[in-house]
Amino acid sequence: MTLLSIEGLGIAFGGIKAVHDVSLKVDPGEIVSIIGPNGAGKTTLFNMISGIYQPDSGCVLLEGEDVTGMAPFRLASRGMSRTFQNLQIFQNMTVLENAIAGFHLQERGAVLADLLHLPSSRRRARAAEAGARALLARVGLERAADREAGSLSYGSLKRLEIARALALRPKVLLLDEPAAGCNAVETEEIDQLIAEVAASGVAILLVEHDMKLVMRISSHVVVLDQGEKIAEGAPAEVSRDPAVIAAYLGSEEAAHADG
Ligand SMILES: Nc1ncnc2c1ncn2[C@@H]1O[C@H](COP(=O)(O)OP(=O)(O)OP(=O)(O)O)[C@@H](O)[C@H]1O
Repeated sequence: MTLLSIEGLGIAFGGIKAVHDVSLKVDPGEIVSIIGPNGAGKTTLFNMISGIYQPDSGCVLLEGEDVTGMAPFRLASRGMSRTFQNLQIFQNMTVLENAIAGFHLQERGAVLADLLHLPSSRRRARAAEAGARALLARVGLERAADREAGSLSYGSLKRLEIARALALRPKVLLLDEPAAGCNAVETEEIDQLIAEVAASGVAILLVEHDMKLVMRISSHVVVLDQGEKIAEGAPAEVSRDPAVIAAYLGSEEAAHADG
């Protein structure tokens, strides 16, 4: 059974189809990338998959179960976790505290125990700290644990966000532009981290503008243009596809015409 299966997803805003009839699949260990020119519908598709938007048509199946439009925290408890294009890091907290926050996202119902300072709450806090330290080691931030998150480089912040998403022990991880704003060295570190997470058996779906990163790490690439899937396949195959080249050139011409 496919881990994550998207079938015929579509949504319109004010009568304009932002995404139309898009299907794709991701299996454990795979890295599937969604690419396309600006406004192609990548973020909208991501928001439908991760329960932020309710699609007008189609469905999202997680391990064969229909989870279409399910709230993000419910999806998280079923194994779907995501990061955001704009970092969702608490800048004034330490790196460790940020990672610990990831563990608390899965503990709905534990609030009363925490308020009452019950032993179960102290045990949970110790377990969350140990888990958070292990995750920081996994993303190469163990030595930055006590630093304020706001003092980290952009690439480290991106890795911290991935660490926090991993605290939910996802079966599928959605990454929204994981290398946006990173320099070449930071991008390579992110690239390596994503490959390692996939190799551990997590299914990865990502939206990314950095074409070099996409071509290096993807097992499969899905290309959107004006809300529709215009091509998919192995990276080398897709980059040669005339429809893909035309879509990117078309968007460049439009940008020049605007400018
Ligand atoms: N909440 C919304 N309300 C109205 N229109 C929207 C909304 N979200 C997206 N759109 C429109 O849907 C289309 C797809 O936008 P989307 O942001 O998904 O594209 P994208 O491929 O992620 O673009 P980019 O690469 O620039 O981030 C665009 O025409 C956009 O203006």
